[in-house]
Amino acid sequence: MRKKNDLSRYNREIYSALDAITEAQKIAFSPILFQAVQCMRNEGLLSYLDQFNQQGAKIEDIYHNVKLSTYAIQLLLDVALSMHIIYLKDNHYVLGKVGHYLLHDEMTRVNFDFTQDVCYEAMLHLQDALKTGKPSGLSVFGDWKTIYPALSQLPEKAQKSWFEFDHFYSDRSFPLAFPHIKKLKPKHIYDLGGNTGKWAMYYANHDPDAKITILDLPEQIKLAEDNIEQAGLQSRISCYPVNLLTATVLPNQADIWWMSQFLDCFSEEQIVSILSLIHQHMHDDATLCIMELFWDRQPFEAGALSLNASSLYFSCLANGNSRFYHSKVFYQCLNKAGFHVEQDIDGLGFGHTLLICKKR
Ligand SMILES: C[S@@+](CC[C@H](N)C(=O)[O-])C[C@H]1O[C@@H](n2cnc3c(N)ncnc32)[C@H](O)[C@@H]1O
Repeated sequence: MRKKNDLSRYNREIYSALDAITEAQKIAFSPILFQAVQCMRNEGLLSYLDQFNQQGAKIEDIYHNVKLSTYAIQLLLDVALSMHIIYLKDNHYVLGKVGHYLLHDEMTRVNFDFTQDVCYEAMLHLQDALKTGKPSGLSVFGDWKTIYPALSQLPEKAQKSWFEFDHFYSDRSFPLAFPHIKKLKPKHIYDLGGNTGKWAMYYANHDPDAKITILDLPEQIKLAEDNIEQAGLQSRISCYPVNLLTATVLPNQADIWWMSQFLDCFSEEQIVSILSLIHQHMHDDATLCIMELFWDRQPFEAGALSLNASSLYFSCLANGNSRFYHSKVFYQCLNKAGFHVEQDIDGLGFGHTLLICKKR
């Protein structure tokens, strides 16, 4: 685990020349290798090897049990050896640690499916997206300006992988953020960008004293309303359809304005504009609570890598101008909009930070 804010790994060369040329080949072939792993997973090759733990399996047994030709199996095994997903011990193929994570680690699975089902084809448009500041890759799904109004209409597989990706990270942090919010004794919470209503329902189920209003795009709010109705929480949770980029007026009943993984959907300029709109409407003694993923606050390198890679999804598919930010960018935006940070709490769930802010 890295020390808090230890970014020293990024301030120096970490590879020998020999390691560097291997790393460069992994990148040169990465889309091909990615699809090969997809085949190993889908065709049951990895799970077959998994049964034998450190013993591994003989090639004849693999031929017999995996429903691919001997040609395809041998080829995938050789690729898996080169990728160090598996290794050979006494002529037995053993699933290695990377193979184990590819098969069993939920974060890896969610990231993998998101890459395959949402991003893969679209990423051919990344260069255009970076040049134009538009989500050019979104054209593979339809004719939208941003992905947000399209979420409820994405093809089934893409929609499932998008929501699993989004929920995987925030769902695990809700229980850890909850006590910090409950301590503030809220009577009414606004959940900006409340999405399918997961936080609102979690909060309502754990604090009988609070009402919650979800503010989200009209296209998105229908999904939340259906979920709230199914959970029988209509008397506690209401919805307010709004485009927070164009709105000039907001309701002002809340004592907590909550945003989870929301501001990363916008450019720095847009973040300042949304925060300023909130500042203008919220009571002077209300509290702004931002739960966000910052790449510089990740305790593990896998976290920082996942966030910086996911940011390319924002460029290419989401809206062309947003990303997972460095925490200092949020501090600057909050300052510009007239807020100061009272509490800065790291390490919630899978790498979230909670910023509890007040009007200056
Ligand atoms: C990444 S999701 C946030 C999910 C949720 N808060 C969580 O923690 O899992 C972003 C949400 O912001 C909403 N959103 C995006 N642009 C918006 C806008 N201009 N106005 C209001 N909501 C917007 C999207 O519809 C989506 O529900």
